[in-house]
Amino acid sequence: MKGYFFSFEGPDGAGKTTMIAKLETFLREKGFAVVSTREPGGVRIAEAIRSIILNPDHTEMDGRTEALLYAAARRQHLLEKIIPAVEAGNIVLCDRFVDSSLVYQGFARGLGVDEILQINQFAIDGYFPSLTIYFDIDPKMGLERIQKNKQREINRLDMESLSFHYKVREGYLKLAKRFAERIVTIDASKSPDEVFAMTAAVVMKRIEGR
Ligand SMILES: Nc1ncnc2c1ncn2[C@@H]1O[C@H](COP(=O)(O)OP(=O)(O)O)[C@@H](O)[C@H]1O
Ligand SMILES: Cc1cn([C@H]2C[C@H](O)[C@@H](COP(=O)(O)OP(=O)(O)O)O2)c(=O)[nH]c1=O
Repeated sequence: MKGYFFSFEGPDGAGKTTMIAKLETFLREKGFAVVSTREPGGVRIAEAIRSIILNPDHTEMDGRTEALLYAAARRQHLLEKIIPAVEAGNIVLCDRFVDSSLVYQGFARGLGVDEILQINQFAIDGYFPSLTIYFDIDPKMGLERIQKNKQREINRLDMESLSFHYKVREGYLKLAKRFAERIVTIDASKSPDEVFAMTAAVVMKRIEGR
């Protein structure tokens, strides 16, 4: 039987990485085969593209170049890792996917959500996740969480101004309305246990209601 493709979205520090790790353990304990992965990256070529995009020295990078690089990394990751894993019956949990480009490049950087959707249609060829969980949080709270965790590297995008991060949130809220049948919003400002309980409930409902 084919598996599932679920993506997780939200501003930096919303808790995506934390919740995916917990969900992976939870689903494995229930006997499911799980593959967790992330964007941009997940496979060799996409990781190489990721290091170009996130390099703090690349200050001259043009917005469209960035959008095309994300789309290129996404295609390689999808073909090499996501689709084979779903075909083999796994539940694929992906940290960011196409919605990140729609929001960060299309909306927050002002390149146009429909323009970014168009280049991504070419990259993914209709292969959307069947469920996307959006972790909604005030971006200031998300950034404060990251600052508390000194282990995590600070990348080029973390250096953006706070107003950029507020645009990111606004973009996600618009997208959640536009793709209401696919995107489920969860209040990520709650405690880790509460956020996880809500996340697990949404995912199990989707799996059981197949
Ligand atoms: N619900 C939560 N409440 C408080 N802190 C959290 C919560 N979820 C995650 N964190 C912490 O916030 C930081 C950022 O979380 P992370 O999962 O890396 O976010 P993201 O992957 O969305 O950037 C980590 O230090 C993590 O332990
Ligand atoms: C996938 C993707 C990510 N991004 C941005 C969002 C993040 O700031 C950064 C990814 O860095 P990452 O270290 O993965 O951040 P996080 O742990 O918060 O997910 O790239 C885009 O701008 N467009 C995209 O299509």
